Parts: sequence; C-alpha cells; structure tokens
Amino acid sequence: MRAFEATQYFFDSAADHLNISAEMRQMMQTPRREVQVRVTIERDNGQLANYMGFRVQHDNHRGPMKGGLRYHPDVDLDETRSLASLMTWKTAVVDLPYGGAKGGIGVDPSELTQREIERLTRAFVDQIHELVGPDTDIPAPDMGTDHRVMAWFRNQWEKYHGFNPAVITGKPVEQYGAKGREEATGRGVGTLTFKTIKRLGRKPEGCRVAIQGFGNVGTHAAKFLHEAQFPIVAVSDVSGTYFDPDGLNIGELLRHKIEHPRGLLEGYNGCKKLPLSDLLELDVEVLMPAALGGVITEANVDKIKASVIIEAANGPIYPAADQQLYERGVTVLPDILANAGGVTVSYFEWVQNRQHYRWPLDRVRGELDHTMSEAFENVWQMSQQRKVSLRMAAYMIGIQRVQRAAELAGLTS
Ligand SMILES: NC(=O)C1=CN([C@@H]2O[C@H](COP(=O)(O)OP(=O)(O)OC[C@H]3O[C@@H](n4cnc5c(N)ncnc54)[C@H](OP(=O)(O)O)[C@@H]3O)[C@@H](O)[C@H]2O)C=CC1
Ligand SMILES: O=C(O)CCC(=O)C(=O)O
Repeated sequence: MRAFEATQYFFDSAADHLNISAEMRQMMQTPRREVQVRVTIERDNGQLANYMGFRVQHDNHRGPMKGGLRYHPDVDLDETRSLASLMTWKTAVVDLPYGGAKGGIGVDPSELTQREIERLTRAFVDQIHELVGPDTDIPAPDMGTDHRVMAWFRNQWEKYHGFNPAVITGKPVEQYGAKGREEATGRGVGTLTFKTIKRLGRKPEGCRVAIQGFGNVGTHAAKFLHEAQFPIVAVSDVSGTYFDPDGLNIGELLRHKIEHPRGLLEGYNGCKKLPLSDLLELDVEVLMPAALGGVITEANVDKIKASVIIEAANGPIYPAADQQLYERGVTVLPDILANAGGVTVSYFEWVQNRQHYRWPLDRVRGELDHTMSEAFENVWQMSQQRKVSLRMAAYMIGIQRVQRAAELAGLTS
C-alpha cells in the first residue's frame, strides 16, 4: 500500500459514518492542483545535479492552503499527495482558517552543503513562486527543512513579489518568525500525550516512552515529556536506538546532538545502543513515532507492545495495522490531531506577520495549549459518542468542517 492510498482509506472509512454524497466525497478527495518540477543546481564542485520538486494543493474551501516542505530521498508525488490531504483534515480538526497543501524535494539533504541547500531552495522557488503566496498557499518546515530554508525561500520569493513575510512560516525569529514555532509541534504532542494519559487514568511516572526520530519534533516532545515526569527509555535517529530501562538523560542527549556533526546521536555512550528497528517493539507504555510515515504495518504490528501510540509523525500507521491496534484496545492519538501544534503556531506567525505585530512567547504557548486542548476534547467526545477510534473521530470532524465550508461557498469555489 502506498501513502495516498492509506490516507484515502482513512477518509473513506470516516466518510462512511457521515452522510456525504459520492460526488462530494470525490471532490474532497481529489487534490485541486499538483505540480511537479525539475530543480537543477550547480554543486560546489561545479557539477550539475537534478532533483524533482513537488507541491500539491489539496483543498482551499476553508482558507489559503497550508503545509510544510520536506527534503528527503523518499519524497515523490504520491507521498506529497498523502501529506497534503492530511493537512486539509488537520487544519480543519484544530479549526484554523486554512486548507491543506504539502511540498518537497526528493533529495538527501545530508549529502549537500548548506550553500547547496540554499541554491536548491532558491531554484525550487524559481519554479513555483507563482503558485504560493500569503493568500493562496503558505509553506512551512517539515522533515529535512528548518528556519534557514524558510528564510531562503522567503528571500527568493520576495525578489519576484516584494516584501511579504507571511508567504512562509517557521522563519527565524529575527526574520519575522514567531517565538515558539520551533518547539510548537513537539510541545503540542507533549500536551496531548499528557491529556491522553490522564484520560486513561494513568500517571506520567508510570508511563515509559519510546520516541522514534530525534529531530525537531522528537527532541521538543522529549523535552516536554521529560519535564512532565515521563520516563523516556528510548530515542532513535538514523544512527540507531539509544536505550536505558531506567530513563535516558535527555539533557545529555540534546547536548550530544548539538555538539556533534549533522546533529546525530552517533557516538553517545551514556546508555545501551540497539538496532534501529528495535525501537518500535520495545516494552513501553507509550510509543511515539516522530520520523517517517508507514512504519507500523501488518508486517510488524504484532510485535508492538505499547498500549498508547502518539502519532507525532505524519502517517506512521497503515490501515490494516490501525484496525488491529483498535481491536486490541491500543489507544492511538492520530497525526491530524497529535502533531497539529506546528501548523497552529504557523497560523499565529502568519497572523503576526499580517498585523506587523509580535506576540511574546507566553501568549503563543497559551493560545497553542488552548487550541490543542479544545480540539482534543472535541475529538475525544466524538469518539465516545459515536463509538469510533480517535482517528475516525478526528477525520469525521475534519471532513464535516470542510464539507460545510464547501456547501456554504456554493461548491464551485
Ligand atoms: N516540523 C514540524 O513542525 C512538523 C513535523 N511533522 C512530522 O513529524 C515528523 C518528523 O519531522 P521533523 O522532526 O520536523 O523532522 P526532522 O528532519 O527535524 O527530524 C527527523 C528525525 O527522524 C530521524 N529519522 C529519519 N529516519 C529515521 C528512521 N528510519 N528511524 C529513526 N529515526 C529516523 C532523523 O534522523 P537523522 O537526523 O539522523 O537523519 C531525525 O532525527 C515527520 O513525519 C513530519 O512530517 C508534523 C507536523 C509538523
Ligand atoms: O506549519 C505548517 O504550516 C505545516 C506543518 C506541517 O507540514 C505539518 O503539520 O505536517
């Protein structure tokens, strides 16, 4: 199964619980526009290198389309389509005035220098600058991109269209970025992990956590959960799984990451090192995939021991595995709710840019917590009332909101 098929399956299962015509379903499932471009740069050694770039604009009934840019070797049209549709349901679940989009380049950024990544980003903007804008489609960071990439993107876009920092979010704070955007996804994930555990009648101290991926989302989630007294017993990045059954020293791991090349955990020897694939199968209460999609499938679902899975990553569980987990009584907090903190603070950044006004960090955090908590309550209630999984409940809320917007607009917008 490929990524978009998985997202469509979840959409269809949720739509089956709602009264939606076949034509409306088809409209909501089909992306408005898909763009695929060749991006060519000169490497530092003078050789040419060609990459494929993508932007999928999924739906704009609720507002300008919003979604990150991923730089990763697996990026292709199918994955981008899947991620773009997730953005439509995600912005709707947390009730932001946005639609959904996603983009990226099929490239391994670890093989390029910073100057090459800058040239790549500028060349990509040259290809797609007419499609994006503060009122149409607003990119942001995702895997493999960060505030520097956002700054280059904005600078190149403004060469064509003039000053308008609201064209992209996740920028450096000194360059019209919002305070708190960098931590936002991990913070939101942490907040909702805490709420889920509380709702299940458990205490953080008794919930061992394993986190797959120690990048932007994984590190900030780890920091938040560590401060909230959760024992984090394992984290992983591409170099392996780092494990301590008594709880990892998160501060030390973060320092190691900052001080070492490419931000890798490679060489950290304050705990046991296990093979990469072991992380998902550890004996923990809470499992948090925070890296790639499609990591929990029919092939490994039997080996998952956690009773709570928090989808910090986008699309980490495929449908057949999701069904098995539901039947086993595993609580899965779905991506379109769990990791919505990033796009929520992106929205705050966009609002601040448009008003030429800056919020202090405590305001950003307070409004983030409020937005995430409200969405969590709505999804939890829907799940209880309709006796469906949290994923189905989140999709149902998202789909209903997009359907309502489409009907109010007269369907032809
Ligand atoms: N950034 C954001 O605001 C948001 C991100 N997300 C989602 O969260 C996930 C992570 O994104 P983000 O943290 O931004 O990405 P980053 O690029 O910052 O970090 C990704 C992390 O995953 C690790 N990784 C990659 N492959 C594997 C693997 N096979 N096993 C274990 N670890 C692996 C990387 O390791 P290494 O560094 O060693 O390569 C890195 O630590 C993605 O699914 C993304 O779509 C969702 C909402 C918002
Ligand atoms: O911050 C944003 O606008 C989008 C973040 C994103 O790509 C995501 O939530 O998956």
